Amino acid sequence: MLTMENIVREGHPALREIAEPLSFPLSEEDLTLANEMMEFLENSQDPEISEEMGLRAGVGLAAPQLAVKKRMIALLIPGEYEDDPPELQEVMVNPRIVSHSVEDICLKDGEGCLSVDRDVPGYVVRHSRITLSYQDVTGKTFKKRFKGYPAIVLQHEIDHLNGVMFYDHINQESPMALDEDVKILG
Ligand SMILES: CC(C)(C)[C@H](NC(=O)Nc1cc(F)cc(F)c1)C(=O)N(CC(=O)NO)CC1CCCC1
Ligand SMILES: [Zn+2]
Repeated sequence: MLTMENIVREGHPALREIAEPLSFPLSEEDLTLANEMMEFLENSQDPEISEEMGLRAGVGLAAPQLAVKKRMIALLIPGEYEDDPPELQEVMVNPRIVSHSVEDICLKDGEGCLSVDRDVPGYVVRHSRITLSYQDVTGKTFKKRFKGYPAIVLQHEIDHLNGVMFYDHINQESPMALDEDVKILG
């Protein structure tokens, strides 16, 4: 069972390295990793468990945040209402953005990170729509399009596989500066 202690924080080298692709069939160890990453996100979004374990409510997690330099990410994006099914619940292996919109997007309140224990204000500009190629834990390949909040979470997690932190995208001179054609997501 993963806890916040398993999540490495900024300064740990794993967060600044390129993660390695996984080959199939996945090892028992990699399958266990996939299950534990998804279980962490589920626990972190459960009011009782997250309270008991002191977890930050997470929507995404990348293997390098567990000091595992492998190209695996887990996503758990809640539906709009309490009893809705999740908008996205997936463990993706070897995810790759194959194409993206010209249009950019950013979250109104900027971004945070499970590996960053401080507020870093500023707009994080990302592609508003992406086409993603990835494999599931069985090795089956998918190609899907994502837009809006799921696209933002996916880009944040894929950045972790390439040693990129959200604040690398913030304009240091003027963190709140935005080109007029960037869509702001409430
Ligand atoms: C850093 C943290 C604030 C914990 C952030 N959670 C989040 O944005 N809130 C949230 C939103 C929901 F819709 C439902 C819910 F349960 C929690 C998060 O998990 N991440 C993931 C991360 O750090 N991955 O490495 C940061 C987000 C910033 C933009 C995309 C992901
Ligand atoms: Zn993060």
